[in-house]
Amino acid sequence: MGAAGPSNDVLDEIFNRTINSRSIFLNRDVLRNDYIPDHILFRDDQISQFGSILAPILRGNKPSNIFLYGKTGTGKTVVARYVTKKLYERILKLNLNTKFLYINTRLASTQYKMLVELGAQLDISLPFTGLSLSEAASRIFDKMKRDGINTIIILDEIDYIVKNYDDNILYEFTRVNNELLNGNFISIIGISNDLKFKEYLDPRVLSGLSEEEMVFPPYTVDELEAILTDRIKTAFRPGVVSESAVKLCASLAASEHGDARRAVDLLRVAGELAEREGSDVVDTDHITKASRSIERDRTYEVIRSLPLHGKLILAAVLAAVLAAPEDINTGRLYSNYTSMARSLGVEPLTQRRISGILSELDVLGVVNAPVVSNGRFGRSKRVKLVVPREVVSRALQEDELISSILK
Ligand SMILES: Nc1ncnc2c1ncn2[C@@H]1O[C@H](COP(=O)(O)OP(=O)(O)OP(=O)(O)O)[C@@H](O)[C@H]1O
Repeated sequence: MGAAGPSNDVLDEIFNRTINSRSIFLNRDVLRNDYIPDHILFRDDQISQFGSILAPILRGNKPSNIFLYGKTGTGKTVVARYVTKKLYERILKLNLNTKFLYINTRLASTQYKMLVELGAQLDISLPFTGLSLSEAASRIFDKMKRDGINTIIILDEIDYIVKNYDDNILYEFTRVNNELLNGNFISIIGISNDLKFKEYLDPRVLSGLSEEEMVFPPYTVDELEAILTDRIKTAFRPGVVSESAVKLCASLAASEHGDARRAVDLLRVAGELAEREGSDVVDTDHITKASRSIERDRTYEVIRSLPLHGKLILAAVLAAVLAAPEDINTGRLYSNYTSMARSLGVEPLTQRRISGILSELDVLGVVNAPVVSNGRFGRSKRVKLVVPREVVSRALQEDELISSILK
């Protein structure tokens, strides 16, 4: 029973410390990603432009469909939610039969699940399987017609559904007209952090969807600092977060592009680390540790969600790094990959496709694969793993098939 004693003591100590110490947080929830702050800073122009485009709703008229573009963490979702929340308060006062529906298409994951979720927000339950997409969409339209509802559908991360499937469902929504809806309307607000997303759309869908477009620029370091300082006032007890921690947090979040999501996430994770350590301040050390931990989690998730051949290529990179860390050329990689694929009974992709996947892994920040000239031998890529090996290996181990070939 010796082992039970100390572990009980440790637990008692942790619990007592939590009970007896004051939390450094005033309200941790304001650091969650879905929190809508009272002040949205530096976005007055976008808020008024978006508000003006949607305002016709208050007279019962259909507003234009809109696309909101901008890199991650530039405030697209928070502005969309803030304006639609304010608008909805007016809609309720005016007793209008207008609804806002919100779907994150990546989280919904398939076009059909997207419709099921939309249906649920309109109080109709669609079966989980068995209907064609157009049948499911018409049940939604019928419900709107029957109840005389106007809807504004916000499709967040809209690029996900289009890149992974097609734009049929968007076509259904843009095609639906007055007559079909008995004079009611559907407007679409699409949100995307991929500026090239439009290239994936069929021109008929594109012209219907992007009647208006708004671009959200990245924040500057100073803007991120102001956003953080404002959020800290409600999130933490006074004096907990040091000024240098705020500065570091803002500059790390601005290192790729001014990303407020990264800034707020860093602050939340740093606060949690500080609290767990029993520290009553959040300092630069906590921000640095938080940054490492978030980066690891991000890499892990990116690798875990790669398709099979992406994982296989990464497994081949890993094997090559272990054999000769300094010299991974595409030739070596391709032969590693081919033998791994064959050992799993999977048909290997062509070298050209592999090269494309390596470029994608480069964009994702997992490998560095610049094209280098080999003189008369032509061009090839020299590949480097730019994330910790152990994170790659851990993420690949999660895939049952891949783990069977990892040593
Ligand atoms: N101008 C701002 N003022 C205050 N907080 C902001 C501002 N812009 C963004 N934030 C905060 O940053 C986080 C990310 O913002 P948001 O979700 O709107 O980004 P996004 O552009 O939609 O990013 P993604 O494309 O990744 O979904 C949220 O916590 C949000 O509250």
